[in-house]
Parts: sequence; C-alpha cells; structure tokens
Amino acid sequence: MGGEGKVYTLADVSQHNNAKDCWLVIGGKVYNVTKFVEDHPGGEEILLSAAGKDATDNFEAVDHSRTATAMLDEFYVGDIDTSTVPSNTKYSPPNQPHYEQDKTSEFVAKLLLFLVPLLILGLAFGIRFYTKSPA
Ligand code: HEM
Repeated sequence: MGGEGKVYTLADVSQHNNAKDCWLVIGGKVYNVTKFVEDHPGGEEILLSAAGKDATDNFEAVDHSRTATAMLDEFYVGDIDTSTVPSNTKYSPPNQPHYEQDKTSEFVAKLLLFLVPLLILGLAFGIRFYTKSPA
C-alpha cells in the first residue's frame, strides 16, 4: 500500500477516452495508456474502443501474451473503485420463479410416490376385512 495507488471511479476514468488521453481499466487497475495507443500491436482503433472503460473482458478475450500483461505495469496509475463498475461479469442466478415451479412439481411427485402405496395398502386391508366377515 504505497502512496502511489490512487483510487478512481469509473466516471473519472471515462473522462480519458481519446487518443490524446487514454485510460482504461483492466482487472481492477487503472492504466494510462496514452503513450501506448499508437504502438499497440493490435491496433490503435481497437484500443481506443476500450478507452475510458473497463477493458478487462476485451483484454482477456484476445488472450494477450505474458509480455503484453507485463507491459501493463508501466502504465499503472491507480485502482478502480469497484463499486462504480457495472457488474456485468457478476453471476446472476437463472430464472428464480421457474426454478421454484420445478421444485413444487417435484414435491408433489414425491408426495404421490409416498401416498399411492399407502392407499393401496389401505385398500388391501379394507378388502381383507370385508371378505373375512362372511366366512
Ligand atoms: C494496456 C493494455 C494493452 C496492452 C499492453 C496490449 C498489448 C498488446 C500486445 C503486446 C499485443 C501483441 C500480441 C501479444 O503479445 O499478445 C497485442 C495484441 C492485440 N491486442 Fe492488445 N494490449 C492492450 C489492450 C488491448 C485491448 C483493451 C484490446 C481490445 C479492446 C486489445 C486487443 C488486441 C488485439 C485484437 C491484438 C491482436 C491479436 C492478434 O494479432 O492476434 N488490446 N496487445
């Protein structure tokens, strides 16, 4: 925890969104890549398309080399306030109501599985009781 790492909001980062002033977020860290834009092996355009944004997914999707990842260090300016980043990577559980519907029908099926043999047993006893008495 040095004094160097400032914490920026995504709104701060989004101000630096052009070729002359280009910041982006990768893995929770803020990078000032202004000097690198022209030199990016993958092209200036694509890097600029991620300017001022959280580029974590974009960066990872390309499967950048170790060399590329190591280069990040020299552009580091601070950390992102994660509460300002939309959680598009967060997992949202699948359709809750649907899930519960499935559960109820499952429960009914289990209840029937339990009740049907009981009913048969009851019937068997009933028949036995009735067929015995006249004898
Ligand atoms: C500061 C951040 C970045 C650095 C230091 C960086 C560095 C590099 C380097 C060194 C390469 C050459 C290939 C390699 O070594 O993996 C490369 C290729 C590439 N980069 Fe980046 N990159 C950065 C961000 C991005 C972002 C945000 C995107 C997408 C929006 C991107 C898209 C690409 C593409 C498409 C290639 C070409 C891959 C290919 O030719 O197969 N890069 N980058």
